[in-house]
Amino acid sequence: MTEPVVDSLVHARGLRKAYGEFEAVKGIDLDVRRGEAFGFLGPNGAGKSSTMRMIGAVSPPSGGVLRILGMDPVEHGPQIRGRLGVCPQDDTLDTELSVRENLTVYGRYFGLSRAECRERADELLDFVALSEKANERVEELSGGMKRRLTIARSLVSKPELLLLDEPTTGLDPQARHLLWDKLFRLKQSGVTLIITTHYMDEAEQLCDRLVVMDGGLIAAEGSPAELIRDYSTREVTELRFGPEVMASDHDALAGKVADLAHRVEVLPDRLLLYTDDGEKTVAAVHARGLQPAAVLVRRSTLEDVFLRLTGRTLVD
Ligand SMILES: Nc1ncnc2c1ncn2[C@@H]1O[C@H](COP(=O)(O)OP(=O)(O)OP(=O)(O)O)[C@@H](O)[C@H]1O
Repeated sequence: MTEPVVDSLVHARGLRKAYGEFEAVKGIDLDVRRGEAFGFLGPNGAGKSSTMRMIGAVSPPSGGVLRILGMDPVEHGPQIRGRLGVCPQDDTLDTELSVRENLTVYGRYFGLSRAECRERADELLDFVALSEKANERVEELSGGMKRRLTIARSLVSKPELLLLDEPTTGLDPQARHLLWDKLFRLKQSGVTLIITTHYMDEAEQLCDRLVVMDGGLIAAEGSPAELIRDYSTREVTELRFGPEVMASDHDALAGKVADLAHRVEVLPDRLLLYTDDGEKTVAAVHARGLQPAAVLVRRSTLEDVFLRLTGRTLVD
């Protein structure tokens, strides 16, 4: 058996999770290094949350090796959970209590004195920009504020490893950016982050390294830049045609431009041409006599990586 990588906070080999007959995680290998932001990117049902629950030591693996902070989660669950921060997918705040009380009550669970709880709560409310809301009831908060409070609560015990399951799902863009800023600062302060997301922009913004998960397996692993370099081209040219062109015509159109690109993807509403020089590609498309209604040249993203690896878009 491979020895855990030095200073690997999470080490998994052949990790599996089955619910009855159904295998949600089918044997994955990973190492999360101290101080990094590590992401699980994949669509709904990929097995991200199942993996997170195993890493959170609340769901025993069905097979394989898993070490969290160097410990076996089945033997040392309480010790591991005491050193982790967990921010679950759904907010589990106490709506009866005030914003500050949600933090102080949690501090008591971790054995802090009343004075320590108050001090820690004020520090964390300041960090997540909720000091002004300290005495309000949780139900008065917006979705973004609730998420920030949930993150603050997961930090009460000063964890060295923070697990965030889809931290920004359902939030508006402004709230997402504010949260990313907080997570970025946490990482800078030395906290190791593990994040699941189905937003490729979130994975690109936050993660130093990530795995692309699909159907319970890891399809690829690397930094966002490495994944894009290895699985896509520098640029993508998107061609959209007018209403007179049926989706069924897209295959024929793709055939006319196939030799202009490393790869052509046919989506219901557009064609994607993968080349390193979008401007040249547009000129070549026009030279072929094709007249798309709209043309967009953009850089490749993790969405393109996912499409290449699975043949599907993340939001399918
Ligand atoms: N407790 C459970 N019992 C039975 N099946 C489960 C259970 N938890 C998850 N599953 C199934 O396992 C698969 C993976 O689910 P999981 O929640 O890990 O995926 P995910 O990538 O986190 O997706 P999502 O973004 O929807 O949370 C899904 O098909 C799901 O229905």
